[in-house]
Parts: sequence; C-alpha cells; structure tokens
Amino acid sequence: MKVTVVGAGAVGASCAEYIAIKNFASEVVLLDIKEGFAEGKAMDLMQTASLNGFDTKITGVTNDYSKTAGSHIAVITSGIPRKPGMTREELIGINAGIVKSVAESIVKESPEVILIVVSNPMDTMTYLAHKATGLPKHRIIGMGGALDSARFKYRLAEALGAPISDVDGMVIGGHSDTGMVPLTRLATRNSVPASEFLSEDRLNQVLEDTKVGGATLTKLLGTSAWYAPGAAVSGLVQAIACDQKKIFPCSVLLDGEYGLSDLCIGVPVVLGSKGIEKIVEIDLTDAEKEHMQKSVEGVKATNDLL
Ligand SMILES: NC(=O)c1ccc[n+]([C@@H]2O[C@H](COP(=O)([O-])OP(=O)(O)OC[C@H]3O[C@@H](n4cnc5c(N)ncnc54)[C@H](O)[C@@H]3O)[C@@H](O)[C@H]2O)c1
Ligand SMILES: O=C(O)C[C@H](O)C(=O)O
Repeated sequence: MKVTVVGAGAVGASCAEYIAIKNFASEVVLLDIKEGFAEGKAMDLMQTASLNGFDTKITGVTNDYSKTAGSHIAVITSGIPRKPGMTREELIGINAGIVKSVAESIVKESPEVILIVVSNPMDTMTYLAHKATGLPKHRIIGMGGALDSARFKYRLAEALGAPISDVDGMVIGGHSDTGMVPLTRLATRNSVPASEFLSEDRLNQVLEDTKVGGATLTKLLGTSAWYAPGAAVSGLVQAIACDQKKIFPCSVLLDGEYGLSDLCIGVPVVLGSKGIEKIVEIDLTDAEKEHMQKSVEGVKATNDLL
C-alpha cells in the first residue's frame, strides 16, 4: 500500500507520522514544493522508526510527481494555513490554485488513486478536486468531520467529566466556524444520551466550543493545528487501506442524498478499500435540517468564489 502526502508542513508531516506509527502502509511519499523540505522531514521521521517500531518506508521528494506513481491513496495538505483572526474561507485565493494543480499532478501519475483533501477551505477544495480531476465521486474525500467529531468528543468528555473513550458523537455539515453541525441529540456516554447528564445550556456550550475548535487553536498557536488533523487523516487512510468499513463524517459530492446536490459537504460515510462505499442518510430533526441548510448556503457561497 503506497500513500502519497502532498505538503510536508505541519499537517502533512503529522499525518505521515501517524500513518507510519500505525504500521499498515508499506510506503509513504512526502512531497513538497520547498527544496529539500520533504526530504528532511522524511529523514527525520525515518530516524524515529527504530524508536517507534514501524517498518513503513517514508521518502521525501521536491515536487517530483513521478515518485508518487502508483499511489493507492494521496492526501493533499499543500497550501497556506490561516492566522489568528482569519476564517478558513479567506485562504481560497491562494489555496485554490495550489490544490487544482496538485490534484491534477497526482492523478496523472496515479489514475486509480483515492484522494483525501485537507487544504482549506476544505469543502470547496474537495469540490474543486472533483472539477479538476473528474475522478468518480467515491474516490474524492474531504477530511473535516473526523477532526470536528474528535473535538466534539473532547468537549463532551470535558463537560461530562467522563473519559473520552466513554463518549461518542458526530459532527456533520461544512468544515467552517459557522457551518459545523454537531449532532448533540445523538451524542452518548456509553450508549446513554448525553442529554441525560447535561443541561440544554451545557450541551449548547459544547456545540459552540466545537464549532470554533480550529479558531481556538489558531489563536493559541499563531497558526492552525496539526496533531489532531494528522491523526484524523491517518484514520481515514487506515480505514481505506485496511478495508475497515468504518463510518466517518466526510465531505463528499452529494447527488440527491440529504436532498442536496452539486456540492461537497460533511455527511456520514462508510470507508473501505473502494473509498466511499456508502453515504449514510440519517433522519435529521427540523432544527438540524435548518442548521444544515445554513451550512450548505455557506459552502455554496464559497464555491461561487472559485
Ligand atoms: N481539513 C482540515 O481539517 C484541516 C486541518 C488542519 C489544517 N488544514 C489545512 O491544511 C493546510 C496545510 O496546513 P499546515 O498547517 O500543514 O500548513 P504548513 O504551512 O505547515 O504546510 C503547508 C505546506 O504546503 C507546501 N506547499 C505549498 N504549495 C505547494 C505546492 N504547490 N505543492 C506542494 N507543496 C506545497 C508548503 O511548502 C508547506 O510546506 C492549510 O490549508 C490548512 O488550513 C485543514
Ligand atoms: O482551523 C483551521 O484553520 C485548520 C483546520 O481546519 C482545523 O480545524 O484545525
């Protein structure tokens, strides 16, 4: 199993590290446009192999897509991250050109590839990857919901005073400060609805903290986060590489599901060796549908900027 990660920056390197540590891929190729940067990150990561006990071979290349040929999965993290006070949508001007050319270059060398788009604004970049490559819709996946759901579980566990392994929850909708739809109604602590333990106000606070999860970290770090994003991407890559049939909320091209079409937005999907093997349609309440509709309008407005 060969995995390419384009962009050897904070998220790309974190993603390569988690993939290697989980030890399911034979090869990870890190590619960056900055001379020598991916080579350096790959060498540094390979020097952790004996310490962390993995056999995955990580190589780095400067903008040479021939070295990515035959990739089963490719992750696009290339592009600029936001600074404190910015929205993800403000990155579109620079990142659209980068994502388009990177997606085209990957597919040229690996026509059977499954693409995972991470660069922001992610839902719009996923849509752009479809337009640029024409790959079948089950082979282009935007990563946002897996990360947002991990942050939701973190906030739920904090509010419940429970271990994170005891809580479950999912965030659908757009990967933006206002567009996320954390499904508090379906959140549980070991199968018991979280609403049995938390007041409506406290659950709403969890929801609001989750939605601004990325902005909160950007303010603290001066740039956006990388550990949880890298781990979330590695989870999607593993689900595909190991044909796990796990459900993750991912940004996918909708064609009538949820009454929506011609946009990519976060909904639950089953991930396996073919990529998106099923879009799971869950019954939303009227309030959730309204929240989702606002999210759709936000994503479509950003798509219109392409
Ligand atoms: N979807 C998500 O959940 C999520 C999470 C975190 C970050 N992000 C996004 O991921 C992107 C990367 O974030 P980061 O923190 O790793 O940034 P970073 O600046 O640390 O790394 C980006 C890397 O991309 C490289 N790059 C730029 N143009 C390139 C090109 N044409 N080809 C190859 N490489 C190129 C840069 O040289 C740099 O090394 C940002 O757009 C950020 O907003 C998304
Ligand atoms: O917040 C960002 O800009 C990066 C990423 O989308 C995140 O949620 O961490």
